[in-house]
Amino acid sequence: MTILPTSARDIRSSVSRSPPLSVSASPSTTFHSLRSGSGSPLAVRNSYFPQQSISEKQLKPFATEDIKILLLENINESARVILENQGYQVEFHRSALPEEELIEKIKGVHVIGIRSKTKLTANVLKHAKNLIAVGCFCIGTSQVDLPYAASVGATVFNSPFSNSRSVAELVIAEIILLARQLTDRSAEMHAGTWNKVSSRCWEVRGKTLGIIGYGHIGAQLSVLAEALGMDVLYYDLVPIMALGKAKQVPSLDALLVKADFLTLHVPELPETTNLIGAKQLALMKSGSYLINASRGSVVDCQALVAAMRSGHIAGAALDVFPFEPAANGATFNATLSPLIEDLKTLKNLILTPHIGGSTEEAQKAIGEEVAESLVRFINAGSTVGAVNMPEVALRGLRVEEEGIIRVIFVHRNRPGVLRQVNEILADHNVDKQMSDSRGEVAYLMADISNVKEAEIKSLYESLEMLSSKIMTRILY
Ligand SMILES: NC(=O)C1=CN([C@@H]2O[C@H](COP(=O)(O)OP(=O)(O)OC[C@H]3O[C@@H](n4cnc5c(N)ncnc54)[C@H](O)[C@@H]3O)[C@@H](O)[C@H]2O)C=CC1
Ligand SMILES: O=C(O)C(=O)COP(=O)(O)O
Repeated sequence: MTILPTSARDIRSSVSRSPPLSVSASPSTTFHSLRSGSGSPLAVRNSYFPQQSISEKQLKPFATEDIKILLLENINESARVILENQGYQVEFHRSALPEEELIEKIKGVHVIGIRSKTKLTANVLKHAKNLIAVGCFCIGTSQVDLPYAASVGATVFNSPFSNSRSVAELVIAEIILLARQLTDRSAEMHAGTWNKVSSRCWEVRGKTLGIIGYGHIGAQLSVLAEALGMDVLYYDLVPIMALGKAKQVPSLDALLVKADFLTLHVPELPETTNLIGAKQLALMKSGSYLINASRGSVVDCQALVAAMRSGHIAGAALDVFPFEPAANGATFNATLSPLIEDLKTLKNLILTPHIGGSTEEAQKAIGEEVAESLVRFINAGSTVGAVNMPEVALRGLRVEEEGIIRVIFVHRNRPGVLRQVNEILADHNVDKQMSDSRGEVAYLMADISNVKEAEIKSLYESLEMLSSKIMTRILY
């Protein structure tokens, strides 16, 4: 599925180019060579982009083929196909990069694609002088400093629900695994021991599932759990319509005291840090179970270890950890945190390497969704689906017609900027214009007609001179 069918039009620019991305020697790295122009309804011939150094920043036009994209963390092939078909240069890595290497790599790219491991802090982003967009090929975006990214003009996209079902199905599996102590029985059989027990093994039918966070994942899970005959209660900060016979409870404590199985589906936020700690675990029913497939910071692991050792919590499944290695093959042991060795000693504790969203279906869908958002943004300036910028889009893109340009001006949200921009555009015909703000940052997009090629440079320079400017792009 692609929303941007390609045609065979050459969109290469005759103007100067930046050098291609360097090829990493790492065996996990594939360099995807330039493909010749792949015109599409949203293809642009040229665009002015921000550049590495101040001197280069003087109006060096880029063709679509000069867009450099760095994809980390084994992002699905479906994304690479879409991005390469646009002619962009795509560099692909299977794992996350250590911070120093990330900083070096991010200096030269216009777009970076990441999953949950890569931390795009202000310290990293301040080196990303060319960056116009970040694609989070996942749901969570807490790994990116979103306000800082907006303040330097980098628009961040994610995939809000493409892996929700996969997470919900994993949790359903874990509920039954925990209730029947299945991973312990399987481990015993692998070790050569036959241990047929029914003590403290249960059916899940008629048990209560408590869901914290009734968003995309929580709501999917609610439906699946009811199909198994479970009673569903949920707690969320906001009132949310219940699906099926599920019921919202007014407080976290009200959920803790009633749930036989408690599962967390909240984002990583300062307010969700250690949402489940010693106090909350103590409130849970004796013999109940805890599942965390949200973020590692949400559960106090030390407190969980204590509650499981005492037998108060009968089992748990953890898919996420405050300490997660960057790449497959890494050891999961005390070198990451001494707590890991404590966790490994516990019975009926399922540990999985952050695979909630790791299914073929989810990864393919995420790859397509985020890559398509990036293409719409790079080629047409559309911020629809952005998580740190106002959502701005203009219908159509007519820059392939002579004399029509699209101006994108990301700026600080201050009084008087629109007047200044419109003064700069005043000698031309503004076909359409849209502007919106989100906090400190505003995004303006305008299609202008009757612009001579020689005038584009002067328009760009005038916009760049405005003190409110964060980033100017002109597509033509
Ligand atoms: N293990 C994995 O591989 C995956 C993990 N995730 C994690 O799951 C999280 C949830 O995903 P979605 O359901 O798609 O998010 P969502 O945004 O659709 O739903 C989150 C819900 O949590 C609620 N919430 C926020 N703070 C809360 C608080 N302090 N107390 C109670 N409720 C609160 C919100 O109101 C919202 O309804 C993601 O943010 C991500 O961190 C997501 C996908 C895969
Ligand atoms: O979608 C999310 O938020 C996830 O946690 C999945 O992360 P991943 O893409 O597996 O690194």
